[in-house]
Amino acid sequence: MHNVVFVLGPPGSGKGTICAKIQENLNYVHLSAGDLLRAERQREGSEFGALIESHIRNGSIVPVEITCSLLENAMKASGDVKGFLVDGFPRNEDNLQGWNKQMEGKALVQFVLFLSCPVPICIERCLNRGQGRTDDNEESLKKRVETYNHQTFPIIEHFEKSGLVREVKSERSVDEVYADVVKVFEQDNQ
Ligand SMILES: Nc1ncnc2c1ncn2[C@@H]1O[C@H](COP(=O)(O)OP(=O)(O)OP(=O)(O)O)[C@@H](O)[C@H]1O
Ligand SMILES: Nc1ccn([C@H]2C[C@H](O)[C@@H](COP(=O)(O)O)O2)c(=O)n1
Ligand SMILES: [Mg+2]
Repeated sequence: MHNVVFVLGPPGSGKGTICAKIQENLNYVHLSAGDLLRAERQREGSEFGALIESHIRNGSIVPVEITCSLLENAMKASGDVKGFLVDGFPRNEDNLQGWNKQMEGKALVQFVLFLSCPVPICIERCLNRGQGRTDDNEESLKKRVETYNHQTFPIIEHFEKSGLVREVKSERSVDEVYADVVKVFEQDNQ
C-alpha cells in the first residue's frame, strides 16, 4: 500500500519547490504529475506527445488514464519508500474518479497539502520562473488559473469535507513556508 500526500495549489504556488525540500529532508519521494507528463511528451515513440502538449499549452487537464498510469508506474519503480508526494494531482473530477478506480487498495491518502497563494503572486512567479516551459506565458497562465479555480479548487473542497486538507499560505518566503510544512508532517506522523 503506497502512502500518498497530494500536493495542490494554484500554478506557481510553490508545489515543486516545497516538494523538493520535503523529498530532501523527510524521506518522501516527489512525483510531479506535470513533470511526468512533460517527460512522456518528449519520450521517443509516445502516442500521447501531441495530446499532452496541447493540454499543457491550453492549461487544460490530460485524461486521467494517461496521468494516473504514469504516476502508478513511477511509484512501482520507486520500490519500498516512506511515502509519495503526488504534486499537482488530482486536478479535476476526472483525475479524482480515475485515481479512486485505478488505485483502490493500492494507495492510502494521508492528507492533502494545500499551498494557497494569491493569483497575482503566482503569475509573477511563473513568468519569472525561467525554466523555458511552454505554458509560462500570459495566455496559458490565464487558462491555467481558470482551470485551477473551476476544476481544481472544488477537489480541494471535496477533501476538506473529510478533514484531510492541511493549508499552508505560500506567499511568504520559501523558508517560512517550508517551516510550516514540516510542522504539518510532524503533526501527521504523531
Ligand atoms: N515561497 C516562494 N517565494 C518566492 N518564490 C517562490 C516561492 N516558492 C516558489 N517560488 C518560485 O516560484 C516559481 C514557481 O515555483 P514552483 O515551480 O515550485 O511552483 P508550482 O506550484 O510547482 O508551479 P506549477 O504548478 O506551475 O508547476 C519558481 O521559480 C520558484 O523558484
Ligand atoms: N494532474 C495533472 C497535472 C498536470 N497536468 C498538465 C496540465 C498542467 O497545466 C500541466 C503542468 O502541470 P504543473 O507542472 O504546472 O503541475 O500539466 C495535467 O493535465 N494533469
Ligand atoms: Mg510544479
